[in-house]
Amino acid sequence: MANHVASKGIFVNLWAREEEVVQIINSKHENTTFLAGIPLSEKIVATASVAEAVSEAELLFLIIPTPFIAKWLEENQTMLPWQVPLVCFSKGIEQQSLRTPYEILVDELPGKYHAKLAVVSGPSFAKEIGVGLPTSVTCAAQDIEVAKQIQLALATRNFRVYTASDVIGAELCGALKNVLAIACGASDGFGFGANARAALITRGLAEMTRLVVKKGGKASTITGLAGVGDLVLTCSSSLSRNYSVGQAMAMAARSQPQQKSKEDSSNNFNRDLAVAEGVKTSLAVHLLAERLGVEMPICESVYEVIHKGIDIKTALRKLQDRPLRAEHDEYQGTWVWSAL
Ligand SMILES: NC(=O)c1ccc[n+]([C@@H]2O[C@H](COP(=O)([O-])OP(=O)(O)OC[C@H]3O[C@@H](n4cnc5c(N)ncnc54)[C@H](O)[C@@H]3O)[C@@H](O)[C@H]2O)c1
Ligand SMILES: O=P(O)(O)OC[C@H](O)CO
Repeated sequence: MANHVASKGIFVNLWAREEEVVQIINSKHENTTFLAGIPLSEKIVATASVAEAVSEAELLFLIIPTPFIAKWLEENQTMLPWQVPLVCFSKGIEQQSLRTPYEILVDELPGKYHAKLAVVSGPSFAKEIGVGLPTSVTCAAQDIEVAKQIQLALATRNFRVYTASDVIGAELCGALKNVLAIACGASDGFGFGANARAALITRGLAEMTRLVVKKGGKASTITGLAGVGDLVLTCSSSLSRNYSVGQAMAMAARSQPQQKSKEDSSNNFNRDLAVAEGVKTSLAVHLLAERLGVEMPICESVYEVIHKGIDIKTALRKLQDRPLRAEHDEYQGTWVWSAL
């Protein structure tokens, strides 16, 4: 995102946690640790000081993994200006509290910050944005004027930004697609085929809809970029860490010979496992769905495999063995996804 914003001629102060990342970005204009191979604009200046990074900022982006947001805010919030929009790009649900990133921001930041909070979600691999490939995202904010301000600031011919007011829907979609991508990767890793993957995506959308609506989000968000857009992307590309984790787990379970060397594969797997948000989010979704009484069998299967040690093939087969029923139920005069 820093590279994208810099491509508009805007100077970007980039805070990075690791001193070596700061140094290599400033000296080689490349983030060799987290985004190797992508040249970064000279308009990006990295710093390890949050105070330095945010001084004179007209727009703040918070893009760190969800499990670290609360702690980061606790340590750094006094340095953040409250008069400028703060846009969060993180996708996940906090494990203990079951809060989305926006809910964490609202809880942890004083009230004066709240009016300017926004989230960006949608199909957006960093590796593709970093090299300027066409991308479209949704920016959701409670105050639509804030969303429009961010839309104007970020939009280019290659980066379309749509506005939305359904923050909770956009965020839940971004979190759930990571869990569903693990299921799709696993299905593909087993060689279950394109039919199975399409079914998982479609019934995954049904699960997303039920949870979003129960949490007060809009069903229409599901048909947008944050919903179907990001779900299709993440469930069908090995550029996704979440999809790759599912795929690698299934391949390991099948003991299929890996295409790359064993060492390469397991290095990649451990790296993806550590950063794939769906791994931790699957536990949060299990707890949230239980608390809200929402049935989410695919997400539940991912939870059972990762956190309960259930055999991956058994979990996928269990989904196939569920009772047969109608695809949609009639609910208050409209057709909605059925519960199973
Ligand atoms: N990578 C993508 O393509 C992409 C696209 C859209 C949204 N996102 C979301 O953005 C967020 C960040 O993803 P990412 O791919 O940049 O990171 P990542 O998942 O690759 O994790 C590495 C990043 O986490 C940071 N980090 C590690 N420990 C930390 C700590 N204790 N406190 C603060 N930061 C810490 C590291 O400095 C590094 O920047 C995630 O929520 C992800 O879902 C990522
Ligand atoms: O690599 P993933 O699975 O974390 O997905 C990255 C982005 O969220 C895709 O929109």
